[in-house]
Amino acid sequence: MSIFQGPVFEMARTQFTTIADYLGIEESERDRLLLPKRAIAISCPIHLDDGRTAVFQGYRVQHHLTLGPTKGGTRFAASVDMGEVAALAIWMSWKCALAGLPYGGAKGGISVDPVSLSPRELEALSRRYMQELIPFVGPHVDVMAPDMGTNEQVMAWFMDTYSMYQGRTVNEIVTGKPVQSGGTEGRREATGLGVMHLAFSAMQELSIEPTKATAIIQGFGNVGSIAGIELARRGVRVIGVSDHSACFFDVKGLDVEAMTRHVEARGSLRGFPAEEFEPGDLLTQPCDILVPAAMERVIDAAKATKLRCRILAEGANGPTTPEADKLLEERGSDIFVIPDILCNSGGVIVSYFEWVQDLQQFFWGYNEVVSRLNQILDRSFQAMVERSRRDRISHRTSAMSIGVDRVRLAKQKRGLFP
Ligand SMILES: NC(=O)C1=CN([C@@H]2O[C@H](COP(=O)(O)OP(=O)(O)OC[C@H]3O[C@@H](n4cnc5c(N)ncnc54)[C@H](OP(=O)(O)O)[C@@H]3O)[C@@H](O)[C@H]2O)C=CC1
Ligand SMILES: O=C(O)CCC(=O)C(=O)O
Repeated sequence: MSIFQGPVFEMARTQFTTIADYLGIEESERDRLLLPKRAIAISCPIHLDDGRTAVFQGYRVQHHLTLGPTKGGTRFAASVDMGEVAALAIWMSWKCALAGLPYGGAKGGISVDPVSLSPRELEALSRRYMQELIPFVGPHVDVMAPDMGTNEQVMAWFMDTYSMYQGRTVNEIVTGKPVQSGGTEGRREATGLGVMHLAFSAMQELSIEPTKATAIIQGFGNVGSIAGIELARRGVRVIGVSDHSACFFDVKGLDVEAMTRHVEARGSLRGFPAEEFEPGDLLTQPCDILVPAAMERVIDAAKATKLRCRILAEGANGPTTPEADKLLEERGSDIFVIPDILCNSGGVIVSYFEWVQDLQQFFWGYNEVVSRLNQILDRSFQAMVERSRRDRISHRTSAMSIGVDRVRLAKQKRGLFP
């Protein structure tokens, strides 16, 4: 029985089969491209504040090592298991290859609700996770970054734990660190900035005037809140926002800056002074730009038929199921999909810049980071749109096939398929 199981892994497998069929990849090559190279499971014991010992399950999956080190975030969430992390690592591979980064994909995480831990417990767990993984990571082996439930502080603890073990500061072991600890300008904002930039590219394609456009955002963490702020700063009216605790919808527009301050002070949107809305109906309200920025599989077949957006900007990884994808394709070109591996790639692109800066100990300014980020996003966007038009395929098939093709060619050139 495979160790990679569950609905998220099956999603990654189904998507890969679609791409492999389109690219005409032989059956004998498929497992080699799809199945992760390494999958590590660890137990992380920590002392809780009440004196008990608790053990948390952790994972790290490194998908392929063909192009360089593996790269990808670390997720702290109750849902985390080997199958979820493996799917996310596979998507990281196609994402990095689409952006032209010299990485394979990786992802890791701990099965824990981080909100249930005290700050001391969270630090202890973060440090223990990195400590257990020291034999399997390294600046030229596997480089972690933030994902759901982790942030700059957790990355600083990872870096410090690894550095103490090495007896010197090793900034380049993780990205997404605070700027004060070897992080880069712009990484905290990068994913949301990229979502905004690509939504603007899509609006240009569809001749939508941004100052007349509306947006709905599901998830108000790192990706969702910054995408919302950056869209609003450029004149887009953000009319819907939700997190786990609350959901708001107002056609006149919501004050996302005030919402961000509320979340910084209170930890979530709960208690924000606005009228609450039914969360189950948020994604299907009419809008120009819909940004799922929370979790996987929120747009299923039932939701897909009811979406009333013009642009689906996938900030989250894997928000749309393959069944929903089919239905979106059947709807023709009425929804412009910016697939996750392109839409949220701003994060890993600026992580790559951070890694390069750390290796060289030569740091760039914010404007340089954003301008280089936009160049890569524009190049990937154009490549996706052109292939999609040329071969009459969906944007997801186009973007993923560019990524899969690059990994496959690199493997072939190295002689892995004699
Ligand atoms: N951080 C990054 O750089 C990148 C992140 N991503 C992807 O973006 C997504 C979000 O990540 P990130 O912003 O970092 O994570 P965060 O942990 O910062 O934020 C997650 C947000 O999603 C909300 N959320 C969780 N469950 C639900 C739900 N059922 N309905 C509505 N909101 C919900 C959380 O609410 P609450 O706080 O109330 O639980 C929180 O607001 C993930 O899919 C991640 O893999 C992709 C690329 C890079
Ligand atoms: O910044 C990175 O290295 C990875 C970010 C990430 O986990 C993702 O793109 O899903």
